[in-house]
Amino acid sequence: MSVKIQARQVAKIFPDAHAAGGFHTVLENFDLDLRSGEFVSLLGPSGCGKSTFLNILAGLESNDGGDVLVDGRHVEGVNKDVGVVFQSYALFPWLTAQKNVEAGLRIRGVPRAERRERAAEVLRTVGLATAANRLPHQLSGGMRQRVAIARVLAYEPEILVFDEPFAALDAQTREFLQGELLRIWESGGTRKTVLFVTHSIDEAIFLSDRIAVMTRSPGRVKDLIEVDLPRPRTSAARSGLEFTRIRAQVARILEEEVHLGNGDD
Ligand SMILES: Nc1ncnc2c1ncn2[C@@H]1O[C@H](COP(=O)(O)OP(=O)(O)OP(=O)(O)O)[C@@H](O)[C@H]1O
Repeated sequence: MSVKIQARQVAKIFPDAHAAGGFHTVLENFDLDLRSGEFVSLLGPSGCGKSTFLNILAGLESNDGGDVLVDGRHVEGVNKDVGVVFQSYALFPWLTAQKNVEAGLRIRGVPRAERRERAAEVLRTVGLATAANRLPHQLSGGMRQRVAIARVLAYEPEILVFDEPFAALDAQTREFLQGELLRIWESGGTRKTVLFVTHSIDEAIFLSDRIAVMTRSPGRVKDLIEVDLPRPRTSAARSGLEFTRIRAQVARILEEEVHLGNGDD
C-alpha cells in the first residue's frame, strides 16, 4: 500500500495568556504516516492535540513547524480531498436530510440533478432513505450523525477524518454506528483513508487497522499499535482474546502518560 498522508515533525503553538512565555506548545515532533485505504485512530490524554492535528490535516489550522503531505503534496489551505465529520452534527436545522446532503454538494458546484441523485444514493448507503424528507429535529442523534456522514460521503473525498463523531451518543447507538461506519467503509470500491479521533479505547480497536497513541501535551505519537483482527468485523470481535489483549496494552500506555502528567514517577 502506498503512503497517503505523511506528518513529519509537526509542531503547533497557540497563544496562551496563562502559560509561561504567553504560548502553549500543543504539538511537537508529531510524526505519523497513513497508508492509502488504512483506518487509523488517534487516542491520547485530553488536550494532547488530537483535534489540532486533525484540523491541520484538513487545512483548517496551519502548522508552525514540520510538514503534512497528502499524496506527497503540502497541505495548504482547506483540503478538498479531506471530508470532516465532527461531534456536533453541524446540520442546517431548516433543511431536510436530503437537502442537507445536497447543500454540501452545492458548495462544491455539483449540478442540481446530480446533487439530488447523489444525495439520495448516499442516504440509502447510510440507511436513511426513508428519512430523507425529515428535518434534523425529527431525527434521533444517531440518525443526525448518519446524515452528517452522508453529507461528507456524497462528495467522495479520498480521506475521511472524524473528530469524536459518536461521543455524544448513548452506548448502544454508538456501537451500532461503529458497525455501520465499518460496513460503509468496507463496502464499495476503493477504501478511503480514515483518521478517527476518539477517547474510547474499544472504539479505536473495533474500527482500526492501527492505533496511534499520543503523549500528553505537547503531543506526539508515542506508540503505534497494530490491530490484527479479521475484517469484516462483527461485534463478536469485541469479546475476543486479541481485543482484550490490545485493550490492556493501550490502557497501560495511556495510564503511563496520565501519571507522568500528574508528576508521578
Ligand atoms: N484556537 C486555539 N487557541 C488557543 N488554544 C487552543 C486552540 N485550539 C486548541 N487549543 C488548545 O490546544 C490544546 C489541545 O487541544 P485539542 O482540542 O487539539 O486537544 P484534544 O487532544 O483533541 O483534546 P480532547 O481530547 O480534550 O478533545 C488544548 O490545551 C486547547 O485548549
